[in-house]
Amino acid sequence: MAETSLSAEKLKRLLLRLPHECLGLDLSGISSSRLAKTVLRHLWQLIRNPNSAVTHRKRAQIILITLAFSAATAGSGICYGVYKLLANIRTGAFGRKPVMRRTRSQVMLANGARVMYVPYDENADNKKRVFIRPKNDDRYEHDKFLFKYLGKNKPSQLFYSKFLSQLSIIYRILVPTFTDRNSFLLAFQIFFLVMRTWLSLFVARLDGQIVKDIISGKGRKFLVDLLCWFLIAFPASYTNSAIKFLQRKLSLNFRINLTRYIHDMYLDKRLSFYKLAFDNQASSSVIANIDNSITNDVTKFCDAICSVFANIAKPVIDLVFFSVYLRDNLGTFGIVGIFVNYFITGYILKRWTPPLGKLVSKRSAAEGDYYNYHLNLINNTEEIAFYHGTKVERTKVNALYDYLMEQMLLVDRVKINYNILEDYVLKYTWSALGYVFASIPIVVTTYSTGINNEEINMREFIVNKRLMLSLADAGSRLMHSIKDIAQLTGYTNRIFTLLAVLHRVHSTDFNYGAAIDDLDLKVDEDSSFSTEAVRGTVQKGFNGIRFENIDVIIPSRYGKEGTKLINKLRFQIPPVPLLDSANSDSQINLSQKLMPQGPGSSMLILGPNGSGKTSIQRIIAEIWPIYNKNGLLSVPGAADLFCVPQRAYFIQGGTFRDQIIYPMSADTFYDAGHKDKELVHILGEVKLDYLLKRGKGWQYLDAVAEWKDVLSGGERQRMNFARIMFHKPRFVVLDEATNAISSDMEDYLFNLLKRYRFNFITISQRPSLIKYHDLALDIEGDETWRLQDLGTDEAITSIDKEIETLQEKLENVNLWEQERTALSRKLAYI
Ligand SMILES: Nc1ncnc2c1ncn2[C@@H]1O[C@H](COP(=O)(O)OP(=O)(O)OP(=O)(O)O)[C@@H](O)[C@H]1O
Repeated sequence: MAETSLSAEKLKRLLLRLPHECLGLDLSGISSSRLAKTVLRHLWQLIRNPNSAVTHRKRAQIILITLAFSAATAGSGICYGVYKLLANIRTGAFGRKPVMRRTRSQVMLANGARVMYVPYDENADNKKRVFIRPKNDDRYEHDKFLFKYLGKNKPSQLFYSKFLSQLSIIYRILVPTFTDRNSFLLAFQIFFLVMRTWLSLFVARLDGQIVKDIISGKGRKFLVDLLCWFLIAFPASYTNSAIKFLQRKLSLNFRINLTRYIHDMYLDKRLSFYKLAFDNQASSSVIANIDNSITNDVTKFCDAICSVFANIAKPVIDLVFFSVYLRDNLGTFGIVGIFVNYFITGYILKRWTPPLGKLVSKRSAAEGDYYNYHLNLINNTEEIAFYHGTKVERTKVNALYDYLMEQMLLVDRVKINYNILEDYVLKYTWSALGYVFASIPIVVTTYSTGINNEEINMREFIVNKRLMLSLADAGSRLMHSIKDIAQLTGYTNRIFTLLAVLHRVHSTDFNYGAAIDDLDLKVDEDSSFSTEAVRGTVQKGFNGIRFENIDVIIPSRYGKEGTKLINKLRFQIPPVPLLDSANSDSQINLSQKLMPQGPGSSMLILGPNGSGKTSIQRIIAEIWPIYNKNGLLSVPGAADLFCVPQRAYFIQGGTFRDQIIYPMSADTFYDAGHKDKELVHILGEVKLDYLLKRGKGWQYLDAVAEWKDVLSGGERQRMNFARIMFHKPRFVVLDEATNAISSDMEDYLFNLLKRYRFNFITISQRPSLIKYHDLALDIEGDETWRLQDLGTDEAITSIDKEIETLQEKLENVNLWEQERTALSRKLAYI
């Protein structure tokens, strides 16, 4: 018992003496309530006072830094805890669960911003709120010129770097404003990087101090310094993980900014995703595999730029700090020696760096090709199976895979030699030189004073060696980043190409890849000079569809000199424009829109394969240009026009409802007050209501499937009619929309269109459809065409002629029947 109280007494005395020996602070007679205040004030004075002992000041700094970090961490933790608590109290998350069930995932705000709720764990109630700002069109108009003119007006060849210019433009997307959160994250990262270097300096000094304590056998001092070591380890480890976290967070934020920027241009009403195929860089691997570019290249670029930043910033800060500190220890000569060594090494390594940028870009392209081919296989499995095309596909896919492997190996192979050189120079030569430089001050002091104080020399050597090694490490990281920069150049180039092409295609004056220099654009009827390749006019909001002298030309680099399919096409639907233009207002009731229009007008476009029938639809949908200057296209507003493509499209992973209302989203469907009842009625109209019986009640509307595979060819085409019935556009263009449908159903569907008084243009190969149309446009090939009014004398005569030929054929029926009986008789003998 007495022994225990004795050791407790000893420990108490040791603890009381510790502040005195460690910090020169006498705590005897200080009451426990004033203890913390006294210690803090003493620490602050030690740092402020230039006359305080160096060891005491260092310890005071370490303790204060540790305390500040711990306080900041604890403070932010407490704040977050209180915030969560208040948020839970406000939303009433305690005790009872909210009864409201969210049926939609996103809400559109009045300013065009979108708020989405994304579930983030298995518990479906935990949703993250994602806020998407409205698209800023002015920004794209402004940025377009940055991409267009890059490199065209180089200020000077000497200082021009394509990589840095590209990066500076992309940087504006990554960090749009000075007050952006990414700026703060960058500032934080730099702060932690400086902090890390500062802490490394402390650790280096402490290291030397501990070794000195051990060699001189000062046990108590050793214990105190060891305590400091453990204390400094807190902020040191916190700093390292903070740097890593910030690097990751920045990379993700950059990716979000860049991806949204790309999506906004790629998927908007200017239909860049379609027009990309006509750009003059469409065959480049970046655009040909744009899916890979948007998903993989963007991710790799963001990771690369963040890691290059950290890999360069870290060693640069280290180099500055360590060299300032080392200058005091090694002298100017030593520091200059170190830096000369760096420059020589840097030069040698730069000369031997393989062209990694190009190789990495090639590897990315090969990855894209391979991935894309697999996608193509998945999308066409049935067709390939019918053709027995497995062998050809396997050969192709293997070839692509082999090429990908070759590219991957090539990158690694060229890295081998470089890595050998890098390791030899950076790991071994530099460490050897480090020992030389670290020993310089000791040798010089011993030589000049003739005294060899081993303890002090040991401490000096340990500190210098540690710093030298850190400096060498910083330098080598800087040199390693030469390789990373080379890779980043490749990714930057790919991302820049992607953005530049997107800007070009997204622009209102996109010329469909016409090479202006090749075109004789200066020659013009009114001799006015113009460099535009696309010079037709489009009039929107017209109460019909009108073609006025339009040359249908396949878009190509030859512009208006390209292959012409139809010459000066002219027609109008309805032939006399509807006077009631007020009805085109999308505000009015949809059923009203269809009512008192007079019968819907219709036109049938006939012609051989490849004559340009679908191309007319492409011009109506404004996805193909009108090249000739006197060509005028008049079309109704987007809400009044519905183009049905040859192959019906079905949205991936959507419900049956999503397919009927396409291109409307389910959210808009409910927002606009639509009801499932309407859809059931429409399905009945197009005779698809039997599909609903596959689920209980109307549950089938919520069924999710690969609808393009589930529905048969005819069903898919009837779904197109359901879409027309749902959207009720005033004008419909149907491209071979009934070729998989039985003739009785075809008859029913065309009568349905007529009953609802739609105005429609049908593209077909089958003259039998004439009976449902008022006009017939016959594309005869060789750029010629003929428009026939099916109610005119000419049309009636042609129909009469058709009847005459049929009657002539009928007269031969008796003869053919006799021939058939004779043949059957012969067959009976055999
Ligand atoms: N993106 C394109 N690039 C190059 N040529 C094209 C492109 N799209 C269509 N063409 C060509 O334009 C011509 C007309 O095509 P279009 O699709 O208009 O024919 P169509 O009359 O509808 O034929 P079909 O009855 O077979 O559907 C075809 O020779 C086709 O090869």
